[in-house]
Amino acid sequence: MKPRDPDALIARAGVRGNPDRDQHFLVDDRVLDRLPTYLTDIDADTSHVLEIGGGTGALTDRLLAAAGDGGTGADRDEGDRSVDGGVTVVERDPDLAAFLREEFAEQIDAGRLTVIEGDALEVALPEFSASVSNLPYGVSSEITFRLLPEQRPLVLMFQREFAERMVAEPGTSEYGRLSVSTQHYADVELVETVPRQAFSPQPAVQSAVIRAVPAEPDYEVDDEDFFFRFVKALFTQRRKTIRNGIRNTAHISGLSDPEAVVEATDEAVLRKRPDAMSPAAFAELTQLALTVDSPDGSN
Ligand SMILES: C[S@@+](CC[C@H](N)C(=O)[O-])C[C@H]1O[C@@H](n2cnc3c(N)ncnc32)[C@H](O)[C@@H]1O
Repeated sequence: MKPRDPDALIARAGVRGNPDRDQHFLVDDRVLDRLPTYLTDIDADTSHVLEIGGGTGALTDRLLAAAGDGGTGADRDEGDRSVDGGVTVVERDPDLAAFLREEFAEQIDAGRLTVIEGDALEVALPEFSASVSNLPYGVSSEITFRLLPEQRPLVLMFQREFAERMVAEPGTSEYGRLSVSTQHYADVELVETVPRQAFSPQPAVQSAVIRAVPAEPDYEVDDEDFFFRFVKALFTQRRKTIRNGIRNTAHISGLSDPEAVVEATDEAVLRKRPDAMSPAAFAELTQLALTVDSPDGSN
């Protein structure tokens, strides 16, 4: 079946995207058509696709075409938000959620689509096998770190600069805390950049699509919370050496005896700056810190 026309959907919804509510609707058919293929290209399980921020449903429509056949949903317990096969879309704007329910009434009745009206940061998310979303940029980071620990393939649209920081390698100016925390959960690649003209209304900056495939890191950390806190702390002192970073940021990392950690660490590591440290090098430093200190987790 021919996909729904994005401009016609916007006209039928009778809305204009409101940038203050992170509403930039995709209107470029080629981009819309490509997004699900970033999942199917890797043979990802598309039986239960989660979309955050449905808008007027142009992407929802493509995801329904790509997602599993689904059951009737009739035997679902009340309050059970799982989908038997199909798409779940979360949309915060009540008018858009109402439009999605009307526009896709047939698919909802067939148990292939569930519309959850609410804030993606607060609602209970259903079980999902993969997510494809053109994220609300104002909360893209928070949403991403809700999705990444679920260990499912993700195809997500971000502001380009943010996407570049997610995939950045050590030794580059984009590499930072966001790169380490993203790559802790997944192998990530930037699969396409998207011009402003692909959206209505146009955002101020370019966008980019990331594909994240869940992967175990090639290192171990015994205390993940401390690992993330330590990395965050050290990157607040991006231009300082690791030696000074450890000393200056105990109020963030929670280290009670930073000097003991400095003493136990190799001189070659202490001389580095955070952007030269691979995720595995941060993990090694974390493990060392945990053996000589008992970081306070209250920060
Ligand atoms: C960038 S638009 C994408 C819309 C549509 N998927 C498309 O590609 O055209 C983001 C959508 O997320 C919705 N939104 C904004 N903040 C949200 C939140 N916290 N939770 C759920 N949806 C949100 C907006 O109303 C908007 O419809």
